[in-house]
Amino acid sequence: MAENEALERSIALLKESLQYLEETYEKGDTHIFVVLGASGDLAKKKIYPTLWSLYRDGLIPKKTIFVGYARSKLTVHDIRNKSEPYLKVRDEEKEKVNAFFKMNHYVSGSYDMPEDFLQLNQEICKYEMGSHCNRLFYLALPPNVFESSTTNIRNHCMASKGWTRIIIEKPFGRDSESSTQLSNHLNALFKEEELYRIDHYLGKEMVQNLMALRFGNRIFGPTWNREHISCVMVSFKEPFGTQGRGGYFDSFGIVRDVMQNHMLQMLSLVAMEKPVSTGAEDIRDEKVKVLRCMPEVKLEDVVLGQYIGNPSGEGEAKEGYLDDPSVPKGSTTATYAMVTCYVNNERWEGVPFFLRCGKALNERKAEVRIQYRDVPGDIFHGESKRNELVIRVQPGEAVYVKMMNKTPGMSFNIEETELDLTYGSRYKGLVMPDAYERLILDVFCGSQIHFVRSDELAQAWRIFTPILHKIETENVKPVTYTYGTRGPKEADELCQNKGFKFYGTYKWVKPASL
Ligand SMILES: NC(=O)C1=CN([C@@H]2O[C@H](COP(=O)(O)OP(=O)(O)OC[C@H]3O[C@@H](n4cnc5c(N)ncnc54)[C@H](OP(=O)(O)O)[C@@H]3O)[C@@H](O)[C@H]2O)C=CC1
Ligand SMILES: O=C1O[C@H](COP(=O)(O)O)[C@@H](O)[C@H](O)[C@H]1O
Repeated sequence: MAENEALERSIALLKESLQYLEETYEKGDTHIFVVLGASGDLAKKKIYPTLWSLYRDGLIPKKTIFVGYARSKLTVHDIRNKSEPYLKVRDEEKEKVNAFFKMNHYVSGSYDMPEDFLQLNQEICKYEMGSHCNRLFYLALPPNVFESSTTNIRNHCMASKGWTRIIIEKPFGRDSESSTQLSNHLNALFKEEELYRIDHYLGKEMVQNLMALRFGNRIFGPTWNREHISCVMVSFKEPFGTQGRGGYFDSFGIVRDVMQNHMLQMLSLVAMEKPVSTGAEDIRDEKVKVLRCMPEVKLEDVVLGQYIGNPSGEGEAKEGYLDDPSVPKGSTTATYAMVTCYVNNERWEGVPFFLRCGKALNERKAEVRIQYRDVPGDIFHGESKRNELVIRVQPGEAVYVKMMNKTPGMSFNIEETELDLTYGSRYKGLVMPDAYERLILDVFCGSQIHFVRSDELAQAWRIFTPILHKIETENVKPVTYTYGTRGPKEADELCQNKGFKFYGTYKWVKPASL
């Protein structure tokens, strides 16, 4: 199937399922999408490109107007120049990009001045036509202005003829206390159904697929428990360092940056019980129950690492974390972490869930690996290796089961092989929508399935806050690992001591078509 054809097919499918959109087209509602922090990095790299893609594919209501807001004195032309390198535009779409930017406006103002938000409101009102006008505010802002900007939205910019939805990006605080303070603040201003806390991992195809795999199949359910599963490993690996973002990164560290949010979200989707329905509240109720069964992480269950330069590496690889000029001298912030978590309920008690994440590693990879127990009463002279079900989130989406098979031919030996659902082969030419596209579309549609509820957030911080504070107050030093490697050997030792088995014998034969 040609690439374009595949893309069109997936768009058509999306449109079919979006009854909401058809309704809004009919009613002719106006939607105003406000990007606060329009001059920033997130806006140019993610938000504007996402809005463009949704606009291009006809996935947002026709009468949607985009209003950028930031302190800098900019024009729509400037916003276009900044974001254009990140827009995916085919040659024949040049005119459409012009049309997209014609739907854009820009207001300059500060985040704490009520009069500036009054001006923003006036600007928004200019474009609101028809009896229903809805407003979406995307906070692509640093956390120090979350409170003032949301207060000003509440006081001066709420929709008077429709709904208002607020989309917030992490960090949602830096520990339980600051997160509770932010939640209390937001809850005093908005209803929970008006708040969309983004965790962009929840917008990834394979993360969304976890529920389909688990609850849409008969084969996995009966073994999805402590009787059969030895351990679960959730991995996030990046092959690059802080790339000049050291200032931001250093004040958060890898645990706050990806583990407490993205990785814990994946864990809860793997561990949760079957929800009553696919409704947002039913799913989020089950995720919260998992988190409530998790004890706080203990220091003995943690390995922290920080990368050092590789003298024989190239370019950035030569530089260690501490060589980044934006990183404070002598910083002990971890760029790698492996944590063992437990879910103390009937299904999972005693099963270690390893969360491991790191920057400047040997590859880019995010995956969930379910490792099964040894085959009891093995008649193959100890040759049987453990089964693994791997959900490869990125890159190269795939679901594969590592399994034993008779060596084909005269031999009666067994060998490791796989049942392999590689998306690149099975769904040829399919272009996967970006996580942000799905999530912003969800906000238009009012679907909160893939957004973080405040009680979920509070539980996530409860699990990690004590260890984060301990690391900081006791100045726990990370071990070092070299840029471009698999990370600290101590991490392998920790998971092997807790029962993870690595054989080093499995070889995947990549299909020629990939
Ligand atoms: N459809 C597809 O796309 C498929 C792709 N493959 C690819 O084949 C390759 C091998 O498959 P994979 O399932 O990873 O199997 P492996 O047996 O190679 O690795 C299994 C796990 O062990 C870890 N590991 C590697 N080295 C060690 C070590 N020295 N000590 C402890 N743990 C270790 C790996 O982590 P770490 O990440 O740190 O290396 C991984 O989590 C992968 O690149 C995989 O993506 C396989 C099947 C299907
Ligand atoms: O939230 C974050 O995620 C990115 C990784 O996202 P991905 O979609 O590219 O996997 C990470 O680089 C960043 O440090 C973190 O803040």
